Amino acid sequence: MGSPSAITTGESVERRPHHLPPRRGVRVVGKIRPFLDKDSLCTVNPSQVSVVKSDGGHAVISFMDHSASRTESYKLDWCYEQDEGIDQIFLKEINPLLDGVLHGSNTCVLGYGARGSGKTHIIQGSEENPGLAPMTVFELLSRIEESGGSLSMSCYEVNQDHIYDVLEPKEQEVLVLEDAGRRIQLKGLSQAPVTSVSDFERMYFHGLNQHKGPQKSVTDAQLRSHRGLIVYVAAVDKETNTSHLGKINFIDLAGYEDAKHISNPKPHLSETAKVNKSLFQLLNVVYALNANEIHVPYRESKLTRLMQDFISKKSGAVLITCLNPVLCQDTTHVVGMASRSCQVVNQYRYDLSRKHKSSLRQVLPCSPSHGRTSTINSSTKKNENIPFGSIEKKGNGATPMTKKGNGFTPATTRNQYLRTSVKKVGTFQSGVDEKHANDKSLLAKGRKLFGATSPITNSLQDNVVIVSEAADHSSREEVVVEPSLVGEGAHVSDTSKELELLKPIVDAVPATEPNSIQSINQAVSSDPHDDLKDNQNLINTTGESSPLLSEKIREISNSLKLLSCQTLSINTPQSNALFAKKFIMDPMDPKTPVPFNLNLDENAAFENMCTPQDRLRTRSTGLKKSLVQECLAFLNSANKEELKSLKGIGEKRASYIVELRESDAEPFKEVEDIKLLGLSSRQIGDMMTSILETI
Ligand SMILES: Nc1ncnc2c1ncn2[C@@H]1O[C@H](COP(=O)(O)OP(=O)(O)OP(=O)(O)O)[C@@H](O)[C@H]1O
Repeated sequence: MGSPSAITTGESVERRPHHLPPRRGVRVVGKIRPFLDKDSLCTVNPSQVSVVKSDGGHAVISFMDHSASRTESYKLDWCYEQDEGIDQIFLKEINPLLDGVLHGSNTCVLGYGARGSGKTHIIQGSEENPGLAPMTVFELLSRIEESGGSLSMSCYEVNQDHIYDVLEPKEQEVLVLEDAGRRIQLKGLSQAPVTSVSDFERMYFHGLNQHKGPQKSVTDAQLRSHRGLIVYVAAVDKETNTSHLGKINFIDLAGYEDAKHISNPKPHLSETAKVNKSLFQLLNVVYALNANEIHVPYRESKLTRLMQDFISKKSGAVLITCLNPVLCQDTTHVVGMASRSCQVVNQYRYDLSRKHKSSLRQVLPCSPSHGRTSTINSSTKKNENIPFGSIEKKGNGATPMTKKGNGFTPATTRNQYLRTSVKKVGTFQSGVDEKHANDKSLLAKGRKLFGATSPITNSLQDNVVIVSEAADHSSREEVVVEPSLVGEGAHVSDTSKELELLKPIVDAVPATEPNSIQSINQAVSSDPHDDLKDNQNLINTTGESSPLLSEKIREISNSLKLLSCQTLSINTPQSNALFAKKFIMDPMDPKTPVPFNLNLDENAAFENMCTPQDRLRTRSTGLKKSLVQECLAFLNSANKEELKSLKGIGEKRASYIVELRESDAEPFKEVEDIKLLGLSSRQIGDMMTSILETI
């Protein structure tokens, strides 16, 4: 072996054979653990998980809860079933990454799941049944034996946002630093050469098992941390006579466990909360990468900072979501988060050409609400007609989310497409026409309540414009799902979120408010199908839904555009101030903070600097941000009694918050942290409204 002329070091750059499609940031696959004896202790029927795989390369996992006559389905990039072994995962998911690693790429394999779902079994395994990490090392050893090169490894543990070396345990934690080239350096993490399989097994199994053995004791079970193995590969490319340094990181993440149902003793509550928070942060990074977002929140925790070196938009990393074969809340949470992060929706398109009128190729966005979407019934090819996403109620008294009986005409197919483009799981979704009607009705309500130029009204207007544009496209023969309409369309999802949040706020406005608030309240809270009825009337008068509807919407949006051209001000009367106090922006959608309390001079400068819409948007962002900050400050400082006075906070949650503060003086730094309390977005909105009412 001649000495190589150049050395290239690990970059998270994809190097795949040309015949394979480019990989996305992080591939999200599922693995269902085989049924174990301990699962039979579970009261629910074990045969309730089912997987439907499509030729298009994705899988829908459905959990059937017979007792509640309910099915929940989640879509992932792929799923390995109970009878599929680790070797199959290795061949299909890991082996294709190794070429890249040997050519200087960095990548990562993450084992994610609820507690006891088989993460360690898959990532680490045992000497008798090696997991993915040992299999990879064996494969790399044999490859570099042929081509030349060397291997070394590091093991680390991430505990409570501190990283520790496992091979050479020491007091000081490992520091995550960035060098001049903005590459991550792990200061204090030892590296040991790996020259043989036995070398590796000795260090890996015995090193790791000091912390976590196959047979975990009760005490060990309480120690919850993320454990990682980094394999460094220095390989020589004989063709170019260059040497490459690539890395692959295997992380056995700590298991997710719902803090509310925790069986652990109290001292472990905050540990659980921290583990859950770090998992949430990691999943946010995966989501941002797969959604191709500009900002990837690597800096949220030590774990995500460390990961910055290994996962990027083209790293081809794999997140293996380990699933228990029985339905439980933790499993559905985990698979929901994974489904949300995989963003498969952006990969597909709907072909609505005449040739394929009845063929809806793909349904569904991974909804931000844990990846659930509503069921869509259509006659499609085998495996593509997936009753997907869904909380699908069956049996007596159950109300399906989709409306049946109208057939699945091309028009509804088109609408179905539109619905999936703009919808958001929750109150405001039930078909595009209903959506139009809802939007229109909310728009009218918003205008009455807040004035035509309020931020909310503007947002609603934007939404209507989008729907209108989409309706226009639908009249063409082929409609392609544009990222701007789905998933990446922050515009759309923001508005949908606002719509969702608007309803409780409109409901919450007291009847003593001026104008038509009472009638608005009636309109919002009376018959949930009223909006739909309005819309159906609209459709029935012509017999044709889309053209008239889109015209109407365009008309409304044009009038609103005209209105919004006027100079806007949100420093208006008391009643609007009351609204401002009540209005809470989507708590899950943090925006760049802008000082809202501008003095007069600043205000004048600000007025000159951009369009009225920009100013309004910026101001409302500042307002929302400062209201959110008020709420967080309240949660970080209020006493137990004050906390209990909030909507959704009882004795248990209040004690939990107080307890969180013992380990971290300010546990709620951003709205996402409130999720640690186990509240839904809606409940968080309600709770924040009640905080604003008290301050
Ligand atoms: N594919 C599998 N085949 C056979 N047994 C399995 C499989 N996956 C997991 N198990 C068994 O299930 C139990 C729990 O697995 P494991 O320790 O890997 O879970 P975990 O998700 O790492 O748990 P924790 O979150 O507590 O770290 C172990 O006894 C393991 O042997």
